Amino acid sequence: MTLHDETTPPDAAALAHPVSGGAAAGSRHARAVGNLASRVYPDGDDARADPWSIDLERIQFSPYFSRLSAVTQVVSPSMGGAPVHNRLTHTLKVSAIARVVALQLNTRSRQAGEGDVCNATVVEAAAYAHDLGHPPFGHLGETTLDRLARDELGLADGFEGNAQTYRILTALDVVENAPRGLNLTAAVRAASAKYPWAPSVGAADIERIGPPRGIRRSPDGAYRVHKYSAYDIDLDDLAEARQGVDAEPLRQSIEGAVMDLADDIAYSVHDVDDFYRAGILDHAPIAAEFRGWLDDVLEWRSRDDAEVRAELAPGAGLERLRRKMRRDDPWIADDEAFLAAVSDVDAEMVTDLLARPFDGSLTAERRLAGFTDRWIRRFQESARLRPLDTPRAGPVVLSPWAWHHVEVLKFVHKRFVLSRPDLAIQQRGMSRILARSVRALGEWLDDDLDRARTPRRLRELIALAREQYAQLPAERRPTDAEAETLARSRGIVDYVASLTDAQAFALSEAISGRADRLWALGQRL
Ligand SMILES: Nc1ccn([C@H]2C[C@H](O)[C@@H](COP(=O)(O)OP(=O)(O)OP(=O)(O)O)O2)c(=O)n1
Repeated sequence: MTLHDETTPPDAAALAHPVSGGAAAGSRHARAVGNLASRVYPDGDDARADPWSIDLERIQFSPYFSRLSAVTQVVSPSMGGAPVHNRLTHTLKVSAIARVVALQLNTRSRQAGEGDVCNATVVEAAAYAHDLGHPPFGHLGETTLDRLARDELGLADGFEGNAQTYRILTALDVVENAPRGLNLTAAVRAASAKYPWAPSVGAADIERIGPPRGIRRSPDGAYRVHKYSAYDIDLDDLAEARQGVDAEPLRQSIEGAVMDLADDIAYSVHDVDDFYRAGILDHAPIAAEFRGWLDDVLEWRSRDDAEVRAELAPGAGLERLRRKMRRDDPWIADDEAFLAAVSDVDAEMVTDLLARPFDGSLTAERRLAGFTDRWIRRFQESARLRPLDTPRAGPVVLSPWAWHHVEVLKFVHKRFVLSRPDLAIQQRGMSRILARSVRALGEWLDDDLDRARTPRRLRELIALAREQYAQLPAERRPTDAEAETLARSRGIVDYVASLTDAQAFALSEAISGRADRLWALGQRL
C-alpha cells in the first residue's frame, strides 16, 4: 500500500465545510479584510505595496531572522562536521512548503466554484516568522529557559518558543515608525500564533471545545498548558490581532494552520536527510525495529499496555507510538493507516535508503533527493480543509494517511537520534551554559557597584517589559514592586533567548572568567 491513494484532492463538499468560525470559506477574506490588514500603529508603508508583502519583507529583513542561521535545529550549527539544518534553512523550507500548500488549497477551492480559502502571502509571512523565538540550542534551550523562568525568576508564564516568536514580532523587534515591534497586520500576527492562547487560559474556555494540542488534562483534573503563543504581557496584542480574523477561541487561523502543518512536513523529512547524511541513522537497529513490529502486528496489538510499556524488544517503540496516537488523536488514528505507514517507511526509507550508507556520491545524492521530493510532494498534496469537529486539529490538516506517515518518520528521528546518550550529554552541558548566563546576569543587575555597566540592551529590554506590565488592565496588573521583579526577569530571559548558539557559549565563558572571550560577543554587550 502506498500513500498515493490518499493524496487525491479534497472534494467540493469538503471545501464548502465551514472553516474558522462558520463563514463560507470563499467569503472569509472579502468580509473581514478591513480588520485583517489593521496594524496597532498608523503606518505610512501601506501606501507602498500590499500589506502582507510589507509584513513579509519586515520579517525577512529582521536581524532576528538572520540570527536563525546560527541557531540549533537539532544539533548546533556551530559544531562543524557534516552540514545540518539550522533554524534558518528549516524556516526557508517551511515557507516554501507552506506557500505551495496555500496555493493548492486555493486552486482546488476555485475549481470547486468557491473563492480563495487563504492568503498565500500571509501564510508565507507566518512561516518565515514561526521559529524566530527559538532560543540558543533549540528545544533544549527552550526547556532550560522555561525551568529557569519559572523556578528561579518567578515568571509564572515561563518561557515558550512560540510565545517568544510572538513577543519578538510585536514587542522586541523594531521598525522605524512604531514604538515597539514590527507593527504587522492582524492577519500575520494571528497566523504566527500556532497556539493562540496564554498559559493563563481559563478551564471554562478549554472545556468549551475540549483541550487543544498543547494543553493536557492531568490526573488531578487541572489543565497543563505546555504550548502557548503569548505571555501575559503580550496577550492583549494577540487578542486584538485575532479580532481581525474570524477564528474561534483557541482555534488557529487558516493561514496559521497551513504554517503549522508545513512545519511538520518539513522537519519530518529533513531530519531524516540530515542524520542519514551524517551517518547517524544506522540501518541495522532501525530495520530490526520495523521488522520486529511488522512481523507480529496482531500479537503486538493483543498485548496489554503495561507489558508494552516495559517491553524492550524491537518493535515495542512502534507499538507504543501506535497506542499513543490512538489515545491522543482518536479522531484520526487508524490501525490500517498506521500499518500502511510503517510498511511504506520500511520499504522506502529503511530498505531503499538506509540500507545503503550515504557515501557522498552523486548517486547517493540523487537517491536522497528522490526520497525527499517524493515524500514532501505527497504530504503537501494531502493537505485539506477540515470542519472544526475536534479541538486537536486546526482548520487545515494532513490527510489521515499522510499524518500517519509523518508520525512514523518523526518516530525514527526521536527514537534513533534524539534519545542518543551522546546527544543528551552535550545537551546537559548546554543547559548549564544557559543557566550560568541567566544567573550571572541576574547577579550583575543586583550588584549596586557595577549595575551601571550591564549591557544597555539588557536594561532596555527590562524597561520595555516594565512598560508592558504597567499597561496591563487593572485586574491583571501586578503591584509596582512585583512588576519590577517580573520585568527584570523577563528582560534577562529576552536577552539570553535572543543570542545565537555561539553567542551563548561566548557569554557563558566570558562571564565565568575566560579572558580570551573578551570580544567574542561583538556588539551584543
Ligand atoms: N526535544 C526535541 C524536540 C524536537 N527537536 C527538533 C526536531 C525537529 O527538527 C524540530 C521540531 O520542533 P519545532 O519547534 O519545529 O516543531 P514542533 O511542532 O515540535 O513544536 P512547536 O509546535 O512548538 O513548534 O526540533 C529536537 O531537536 N529536540
